[in-house]
Amino acid sequence: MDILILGYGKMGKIISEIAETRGHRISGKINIDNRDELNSLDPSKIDVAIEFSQPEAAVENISWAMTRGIPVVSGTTGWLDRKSEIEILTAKHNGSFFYASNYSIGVNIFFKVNEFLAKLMNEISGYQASLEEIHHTEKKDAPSGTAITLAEGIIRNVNNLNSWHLNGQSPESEHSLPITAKRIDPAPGTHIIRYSSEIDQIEITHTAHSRQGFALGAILVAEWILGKKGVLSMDDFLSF
Ligand SMILES: NC(=O)C1=CN([C@@H]2O[C@H](COP(=O)(O)OP(=O)(O)OC[C@H]3O[C@@H](n4cnc5c(N)ncnc54)[C@H](OP(=O)(O)O)[C@@H]3O)[C@@H](O)[C@H]2O)C=CC1
Ligand SMILES: O=C(O)C1=N[C@H](C(=O)O)C[C@H](O)C1
Repeated sequence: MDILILGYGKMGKIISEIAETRGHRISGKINIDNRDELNSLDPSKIDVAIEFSQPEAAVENISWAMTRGIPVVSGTTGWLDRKSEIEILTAKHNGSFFYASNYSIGVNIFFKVNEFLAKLMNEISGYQASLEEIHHTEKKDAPSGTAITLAEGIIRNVNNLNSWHLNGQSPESEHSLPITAKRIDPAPGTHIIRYSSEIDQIEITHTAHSRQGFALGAILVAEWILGKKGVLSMDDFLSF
């Protein structure tokens, strides 16, 4: 497979390395300072673009590939207020767009455990839910995309919660889930969900030991997406 890397930073580099060990070729490694190289590429020779860049760059990067008929696997967080633009573009070009806030298989299991626990906690009173995420200090967005997905999973299942807020900001209502975002090097990504009562505390944690899981997950999706159309997610890719 010929893979175009849009965003050759921490993730782009690991993705390129793992992709090559799996026998794929890298058509281009695009960063902000070498975007001109895109003009010299032949889109018909690119099977898939993997996009891990920055919140401000994601829409431009994804659109570049989509308008050239290249399927896109995107992992950039912090831009989803504009996701509908990409959904419209995908339909217009009969393209393929895959998005996940977290490509690690372990985190996707954690998403399911989170929803299961939230359903149980919805049946009892006395517990206050909260979420904490810890990432390296270079991370641009807060809370993490993963924390937002987790918060949405809790809000969908716990009746007395209807929104989330970042600790330190004013909540929309008293029914808002607080999220604490800590920036501590070299944390690749830790997410903790807590339900605290006066009697005890229930806590579940996912800790990424490295970025390998995110990168491998994105490549597995890129291998899977060939020939598929539409706006796709981990629910389409995973069988659990
Ligand atoms: N979904 C998931 O599983 C995961 C998602 N992420 C997300 O992926 C994104 C990237 O993370 P990470 O690799 O750690 O970040 P880095 O900052 O290490 O890398 C981002 C790269 O994108 C480049 N870039 C910036 N603007 C553009 C542009 N216009 N066109 C092309 N490239 C551009 C940057 O270039 P320069 O350095 O020159 O500015 C940089 O090299 C983040 O949003 C992060 O939250 C991260 C891990 C897992
Ligand atoms: O920026 C990161 O590093 C990560 N970003 C993603 C997020 O915002 O959820 C996924 C992972 O936690 C690492």
